[in-house]
Amino acid sequence: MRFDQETHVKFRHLGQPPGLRHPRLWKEKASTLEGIINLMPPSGRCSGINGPRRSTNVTLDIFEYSYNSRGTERYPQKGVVKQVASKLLRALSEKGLALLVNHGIPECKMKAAYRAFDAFCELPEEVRTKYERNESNYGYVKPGPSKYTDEKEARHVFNVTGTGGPLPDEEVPGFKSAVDELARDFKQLSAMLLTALAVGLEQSPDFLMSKHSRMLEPGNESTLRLLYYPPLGAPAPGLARCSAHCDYGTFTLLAQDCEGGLEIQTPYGERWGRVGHLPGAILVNTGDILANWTNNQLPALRHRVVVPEHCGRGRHSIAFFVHPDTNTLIEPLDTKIAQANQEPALCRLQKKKRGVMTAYHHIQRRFRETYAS
Ligand SMILES: O=C(O)CCC(=O)C(=O)O
Ligand SMILES: [Fe+2]
Repeated sequence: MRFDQETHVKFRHLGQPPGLRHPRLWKEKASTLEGIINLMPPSGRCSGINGPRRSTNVTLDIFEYSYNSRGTERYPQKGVVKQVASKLLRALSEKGLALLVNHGIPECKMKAAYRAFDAFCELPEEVRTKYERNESNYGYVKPGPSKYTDEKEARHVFNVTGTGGPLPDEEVPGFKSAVDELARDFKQLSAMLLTALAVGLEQSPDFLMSKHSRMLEPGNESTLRLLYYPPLGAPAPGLARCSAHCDYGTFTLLAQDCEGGLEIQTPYGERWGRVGHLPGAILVNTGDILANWTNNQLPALRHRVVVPEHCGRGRHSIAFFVHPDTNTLIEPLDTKIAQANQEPALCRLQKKKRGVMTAYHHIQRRFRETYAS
């Protein structure tokens, strides 16, 4: 099991030239980020996203979080928030996905978590079973049947939720500190994005933060998820890395290594597009609840991870699922988002019109649909 860094990018750069805090590789590539670029080599070791697939590359909007100048954690500078807000809304309404750089979470923390989870996945099954996912969605899920389709999903998952639970720090020293560091950083970054989203949606700056006041605490379903997809042979019928789905919450932050395989269905079409890899960057994608809040003007992004055609390596990723506090009422806002001028294709589970509900009812229904069989 291993991971390295390579650059496979087709991104559109929005905003100012990157600042000083970018990861090294990002800084090296930054000078070429003008308009649409494609740094994807014609062939290479990480052929999973270069090989001949049905899907094509998607062009993503990159925007800067301006970590250097954001002010304090709770009260980021107004100008920064406004800039992030308009870029984030544009990207999420057009693509359902945005790419964040200069966000302040160092790549070495992701790598420490990838390494810790690698070590956990190498433990004998009976040890891993001690940490199995419980009814509060906390814990380890071994590779097995997909929650979404008839496919078999080849991935290890470890969910860390606000209910708390055991972490395998005895078997894997450093596991807890890797998770704790990331949990704190992802929460902080999410707070900034929630503030920006609220401003972009013409609400008071703390409109969304006040509804997400307990992330990773009891009474809130936000989850930090470590994922490891072991190396596989060629794609086989009925075998997926992660089947197509939309996330349930407000939005998801996703860090990934360079293995590739992540694909998205753009909101206004049925076609699947590949998402490249930009070292150090974090993807932000819309979930069900934000789609609901915005009357589907920020549609939930359908995504999946496919088995690469020629790649014998493993894939690592880390997702931070941001959810509102469970007692939050999810009611569509009146705000009209300028960019959302097309009718987006809806996620299967969003198609039915439903009345007002709380975040708790929403997540319980999604869990029932997901874990029914
Ligand atoms: O591993 C990935 O990149 C995607 C994971 C994912 O979409 C999920 O767990 O909801
Ligand atoms: Fe997902």
